[in-house]
Amino acid sequence: EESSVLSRFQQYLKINTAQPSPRYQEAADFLVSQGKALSLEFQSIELVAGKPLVLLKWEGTNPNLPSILLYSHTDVVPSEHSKWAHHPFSAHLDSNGNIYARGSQDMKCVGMQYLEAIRRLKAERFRPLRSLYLAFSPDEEIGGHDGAEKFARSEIFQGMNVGVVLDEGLASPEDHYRVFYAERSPWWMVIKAVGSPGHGSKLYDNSAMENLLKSIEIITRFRASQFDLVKTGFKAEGDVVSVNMVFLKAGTPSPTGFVMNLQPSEAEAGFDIRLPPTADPESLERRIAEEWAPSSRNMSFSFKQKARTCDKSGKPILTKTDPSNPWWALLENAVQKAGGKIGKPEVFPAATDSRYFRERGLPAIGFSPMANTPVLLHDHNEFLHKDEYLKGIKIYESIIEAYASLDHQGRDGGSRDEL
Ligand SMILES: CSCC[C@H](NC(C)=O)C(=O)O
Ligand SMILES: [Zn+2]
Ligand SMILES: [Zn+2]
Repeated sequence: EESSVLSRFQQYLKINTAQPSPRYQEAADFLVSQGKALSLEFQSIELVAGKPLVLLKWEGTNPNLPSILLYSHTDVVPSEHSKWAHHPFSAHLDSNGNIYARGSQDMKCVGMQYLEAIRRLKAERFRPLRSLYLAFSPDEEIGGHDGAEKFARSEIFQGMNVGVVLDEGLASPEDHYRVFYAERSPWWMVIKAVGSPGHGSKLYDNSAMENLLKSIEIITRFRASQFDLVKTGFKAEGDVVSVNMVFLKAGTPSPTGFVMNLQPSEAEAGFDIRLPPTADPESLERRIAEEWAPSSRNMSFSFKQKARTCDKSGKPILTKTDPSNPWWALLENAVQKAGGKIGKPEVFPAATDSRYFRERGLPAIGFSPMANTPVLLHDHNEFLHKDEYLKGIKIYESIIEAYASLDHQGRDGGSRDEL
């Protein structure tokens, strides 16, 4: 039994779904075959040609109740094969019990654990009251625009009458699981300085380089002030504004590199900024316009990505963790019942597809049952221990049983009351 459970996980891991050319059809065929083997209803939906989203359904005995969506993405990030101890698509199980593969944590584990939990529940003759859906979606790693974003806005999704979404979380090196009720919004900003060109030997004011450097110094000070709040334990990583410089572009190219005695007339820098849901986006935008890229210093700024932090009525987009959201307590209890521990609710520091469901007013909980595990998503040698994987199946069995049995409406918990 254990070896066939692990071998199904390995089979999924071996499908190379790395961006930028994921083998989506292969993954979809595999997932549909898993759905068929479990007698689930299945569809492969191409909201965008060549990017199938596999939707499986286990109909509840009361299909009028809002359904449960067990969500995962099928794509993975690229990897530098030569820097791994085992090939990232070999799904190698080493003598310590670790399974090495790109996607072993992020997040093929979760997708397969949902299926294995359903296999166990079916074997125990469990009958869900609510309908359960499993969605395996493309393109999360590149923003989810052709995946979750279109799906959450589709008629198909509307017809599913979803009441709650489970999506990915992060591994935890401690013995408790991490659980997420919100996420920071990515703002990818480019600032540009212009200035007079001049001889490399000349000292003068307002060169493009000088203007850009002043901005970088100011941004670096802001970064340090936010990081200090984390270092001193006043705030969690997801509760501060992070800003990291991700590129610098300046200089006059020459066949041998760059012209060394010419001060350029333009210079650019790119920043990955993340705003917690409680941040005031207008005040940050003012700070950018007045301090980070002021036109008075010949600076301008633009955004490559600028996700919303609030809904249309100005409320932060988050899932409630108080008793008004029955799904939250149900998850905590179900995990405990299966022998797991849950940490304090957190804001996910990066972006997940949950934002598209939360934007629609639905509660979405970020949870990947991986305790005692280093956080290796997007890293070399991503792995998951087989016992953590197997334990996670039992955890989902307990959660799915509790969720599918909730007999009242259970529509609360989103950041808005109604869709
Ligand atoms: C803007 S979509 C990019 C999504 C990606 N998610 C993760 C988890 O790395 C990120 O936060 O950068
Ligand atoms: Zn992921
Ligand atoms: Zn990822």
